[in-house]
Amino acid sequence: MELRVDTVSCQRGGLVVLEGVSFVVTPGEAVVLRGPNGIGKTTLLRTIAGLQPPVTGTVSAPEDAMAYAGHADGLKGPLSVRQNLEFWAEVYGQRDITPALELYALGPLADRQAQDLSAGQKRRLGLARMMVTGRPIWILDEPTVSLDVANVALFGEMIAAHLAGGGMALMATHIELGVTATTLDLGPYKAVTPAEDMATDEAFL
Ligand SMILES: Nc1ncnc2c1ncn2[C@@H]1O[C@H](COP(=O)(O)OP(=O)(O)OP(=O)(O)O)[C@@H](O)[C@H]1O
Repeated sequence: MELRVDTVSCQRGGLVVLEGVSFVVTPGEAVVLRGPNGIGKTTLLRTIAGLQPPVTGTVSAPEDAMAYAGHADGLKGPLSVRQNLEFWAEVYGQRDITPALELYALGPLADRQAQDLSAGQKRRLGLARMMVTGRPIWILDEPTVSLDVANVALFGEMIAAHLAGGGMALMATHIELGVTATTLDLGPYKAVTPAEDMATDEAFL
């Protein structure tokens, strides 16, 4: 079981942003993507998660091993916290949402509609969703946005627990999580033709 990214080039808006990215994530390992705004972290994560095809190269992982959490929270506003987690648990064939409720301190909020949560609480629910997928490879794009210091620490603990259980994490984040991680600087993979000056409307559509 591993995630293998082999000479992947990826595009946004029809233009290649990163070229020849290769790395492997093994059980118990976290890899953090680093690079300045706009270099292509989100684009690469979406490509690895299978939301868009690579231009060249391959992404290999066991079937149904990955769970992705992007910028959009993916929550159902009218459903309660509990119902959101139950929904995702059912989608991923899991049953018990109790550990996720407990680990993210969502118990007191369990019956509140997701749309009535604060931004940070929504983010916590979005991360709890990763737990109930039961999937070993977590792909996380800026997972700590809107989290306060205490919840960033909580998130770090949750990632550490996931890794200790043999899970893997691939994340784009600008902040220090307090988790032992391999850092991958995307600077050397920046495509020769920068995308900044050539925006189109088709990105992510
Ligand atoms: N509509 C578009 N058409 C073409 N290129 C675009 C479009 N929208 C964004 N881009 C460019 O695609 C590149 C990759 O963007 P991406 O969001 O993957 O970068 P990022 O490293 O995740 O950025 P950030 O750290 O700001 O979240 C950027 O240079 C961006 O300007």
